[in-house]
Amino acid sequence: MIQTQEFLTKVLDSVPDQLVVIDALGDIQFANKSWHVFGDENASTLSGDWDGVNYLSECDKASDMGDEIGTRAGQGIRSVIEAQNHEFYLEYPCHSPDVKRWFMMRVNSFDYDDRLYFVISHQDITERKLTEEKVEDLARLDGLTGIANRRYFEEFLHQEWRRCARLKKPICLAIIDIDNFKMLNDTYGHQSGDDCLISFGELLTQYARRPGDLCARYGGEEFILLWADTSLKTAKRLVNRLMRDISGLDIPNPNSPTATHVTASIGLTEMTPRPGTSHTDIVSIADDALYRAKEGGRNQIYCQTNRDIEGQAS
Ligand SMILES: Nc1nc2c(ncn2[C@@H]2O[C@H](COP(=O)(O)OP(=O)(O)OP(=O)(O)O)[C@@H](O)[C@H]2O)c(=O)[nH]1
Repeated sequence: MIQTQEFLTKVLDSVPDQLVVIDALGDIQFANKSWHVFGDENASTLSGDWDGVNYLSECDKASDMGDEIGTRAGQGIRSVIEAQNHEFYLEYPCHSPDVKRWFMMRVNSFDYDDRLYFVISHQDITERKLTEEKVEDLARLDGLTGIANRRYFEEFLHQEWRRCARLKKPICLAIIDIDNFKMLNDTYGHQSGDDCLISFGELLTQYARRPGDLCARYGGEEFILLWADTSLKTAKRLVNRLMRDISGLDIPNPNSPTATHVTASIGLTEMTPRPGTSHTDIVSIADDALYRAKEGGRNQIYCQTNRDIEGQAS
């Protein structure tokens, strides 16, 4: 069996993972070739001549600059050095402005000559992460329109509801339902119906530009616009503009009893999350408002808040 140092170094240099060995103080004792190549490509402070470099100090420096990965890496390595954990691993993003990349860091220990050493390896897991991202996108997007689906909307609403509860800010929700859509399908066929839904998806995307906004397909010909931390006054302005834009799409629906082009009815509401209220309430109120818009003759906005409902009840 070949076991010369030169042979073993060549073995370690041929491994694509970046490997570095530190002692219990964090001082680097060894780094393989991939380590240097990666460091050089990324202008890392840990690249080049590693002699005299302390890995833990580098993590602490990154942590002091607000790098959360540096904090977690430092804590994880120390937990193995202090024998609180047998091993540690961390998946972390390392994106450049042009390329998305992720790595998995692993820390394991071994003893040699009565001293403990720690192998820190970094493996490129970009391909797996990109596949996971694609799967996540597929699970949260509507297949026809490419906007968020109902499942994702519910997750998003829950998250924004909690955020607005903390901030004591209002959330506005609009449910948009295409009028006499069945007539469009019956007149021009299912493909034209699909094209109309795609146009609605594209239009609604323009109304959800901030991180707390979302447009989603809620069901067949029903869509949602959610605006977190937004007043009813702003939301009213937005839905009024949306009604004009829908009319501007000018999609023919000649047999519709409402108009000769495609129109929509909108139920709009605003709620500020308070104890005793839930994120499902805002959907129920908007849904009720939509029902009233349909009952009122379609092609209109009906706005209703929980204050109106409380007012009616008293
Ligand atoms: N082309 C197409 N049609 C769909 C899709 N999803 C649902 N639909 C159709 O949408 C129609 C909805 O009909 P209704 O619920 O009666 O609503 P409507 O005709 O818009 O009437 P109102 O909403 O009351 O104005 C049904 O005919 C569904 O088959 C879809 O993905 N593509």
